[in-house]
Amino acid sequence: MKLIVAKDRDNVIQELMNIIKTVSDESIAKDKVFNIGLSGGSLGSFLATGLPNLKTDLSKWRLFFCDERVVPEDSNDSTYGFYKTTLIGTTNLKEDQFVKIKQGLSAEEAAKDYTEQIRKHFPDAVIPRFDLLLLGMGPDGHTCSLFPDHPILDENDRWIAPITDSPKPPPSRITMTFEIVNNAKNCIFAMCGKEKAPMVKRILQDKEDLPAGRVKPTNGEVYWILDDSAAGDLNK
Ligand SMILES: O=C1O[C@H](COP(=O)(O)O)[C@@H](O)[C@H](O)[C@H]1O
Repeated sequence: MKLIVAKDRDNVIQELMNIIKTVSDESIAKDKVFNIGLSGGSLGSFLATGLPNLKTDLSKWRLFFCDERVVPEDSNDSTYGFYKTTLIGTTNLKEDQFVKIKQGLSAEEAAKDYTEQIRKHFPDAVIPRFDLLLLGMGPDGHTCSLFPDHPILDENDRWIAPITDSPKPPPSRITMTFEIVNNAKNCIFAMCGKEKAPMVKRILQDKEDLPAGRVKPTNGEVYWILDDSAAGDLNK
């Protein structure tokens, strides 16, 4: 695990962009494509600020969702909807580079359909191996839509699982499971603010078994990028 503590939000974004650029350039040089998974929430605002200035070949990016809310694309709750309005036009990313959930399906159907969409992009994989997953963590320790004490945490038959009782609204979502998350080459948590500090301590210092703490890629790297406030409860 690599821990990076940065002064403030701008510095968190800079550290995040540095790692994204390195992994993107390496992946494109090796595979001619960069497979990245996006989360929603505050991570989205970091990308909206940082990606328009990132110097890498965005035309080679394929963007997936670590989790997505099962809502119309024009809903304020849609993670794709957020990226559509903040990244298309401000960057060279095009709509067809985003692998989106199909509209008009139940969570169960959307999870199955999204699994098949992913399979098409990783045709030979036993489990897809993403170059990079960008993750957030809620104050309860959830990441993706993997919530504490939820049976979905033990899902190991599916790459993508539905959830219809998310404790955080909206209730209906799909999410990558740990099967796929922990097969990634790189995962980055990025977060700011003192409201994250108690959970950061419980996970990174006290090693409590909470969803974000279960992100441990078996053959990859996990980064935690925190601002001073989010790192504030860690022992110096
Ligand atoms: O609901 C969600 O929450 C988490 C954490 O969001 P944050 O705003 O506290 O950073 C996010 O990572 C996830 O993608 C999203 O669906």
